[in-house]
Amino acid sequence: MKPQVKKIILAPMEGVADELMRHLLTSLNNYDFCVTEFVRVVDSLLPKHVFRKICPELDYGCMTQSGTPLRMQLLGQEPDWMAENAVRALAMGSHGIDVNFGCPAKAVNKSKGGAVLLNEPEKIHQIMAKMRSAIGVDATLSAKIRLGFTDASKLDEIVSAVQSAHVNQLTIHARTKQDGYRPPAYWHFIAEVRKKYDIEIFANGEIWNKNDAENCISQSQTPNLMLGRGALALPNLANVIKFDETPMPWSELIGILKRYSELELQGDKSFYFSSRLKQWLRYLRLQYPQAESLFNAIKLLKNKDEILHQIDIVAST
Ligand SMILES: Cc1cc2nc3c(=O)[nH]c(=O)nc-3n(C[C@H](O)[C@H](O)[C@H](O)COP(=O)(O)O)c2cc1C
Repeated sequence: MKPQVKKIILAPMEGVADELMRHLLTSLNNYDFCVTEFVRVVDSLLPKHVFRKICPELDYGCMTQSGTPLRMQLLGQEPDWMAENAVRALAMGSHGIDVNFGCPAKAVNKSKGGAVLLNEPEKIHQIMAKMRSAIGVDATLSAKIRLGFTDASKLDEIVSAVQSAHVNQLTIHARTKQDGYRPPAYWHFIAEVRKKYDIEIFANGEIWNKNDAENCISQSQTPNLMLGRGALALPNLANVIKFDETPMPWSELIGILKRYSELELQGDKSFYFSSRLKQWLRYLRLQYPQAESLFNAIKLLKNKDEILHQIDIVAST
């Protein structure tokens, strides 16, 4: 029998999976929920506008327009400030709180906020336990980790540290910080902790099509997936995996790209130069050769009408 998927979540992707992208992808797919880009917590209780900037949907019940719930993600290393900010995000409407222990960015790790904490499972426990005690037993608390910093030797300890802080869900990006984003993802490591710990686990990393999803589920022994770059490269990937939908043809995608760029360029924010569209096309060209031509056609353009005109030209060819 083929491996069956249960839940699929949209990965947090700083600078890419913003409100507009979340709106678009959740209108095309049946995601169980999305995690926002991270809010960086250092040594203060952040003002509400910081949370709203990352997650404007807070003003609408913290749901995308198509009704998919959003969970805010925090990144930081000070348990007390992480706890206070978690309480604030929940009070503002976030559907649970996610904590990022996988960020490989140098600046973040220098201040001990991201993947470097994977070397210190006890610290991870302190952060999560403090957050749990501040938000109470009923709120959903989740974490996102990599297999480890340089290797997977501490994975068991990390998952134990997370579980003993009464965390509900854990996403494991099946690579170390050292691996960066280099393929492959080592899904089989997830199976080792999945059997041992009673926590809902989501497998993440290198899922680009249905076949990858099935391999990931059977190797990780978890039916729950988080989709990152694959969800950008094939906009209906979650439904391809969940409901055997046909991968979206270019003829349909081009209309969506037009609508996306119109929304992005709304209000004539010319300083964007359609940067988000260009960013998205970098991922789309992994699945669609036509996206490469469109990317090349618009990459130097800075004028809204010229960009839309180029999209029309590509659409008509
Ligand atoms: C552009 C970009 C931004 C990311 N930003 C975040 C982030 O804010 N928080 C986080 O936990 N992970 C972040 N990630 C990691 C992804 O959530 C995911 O774990 C990673 O891309 C692996 O999954 P994939 O192979 O399906 O892309 C980011 C990844 C990318 C490519």
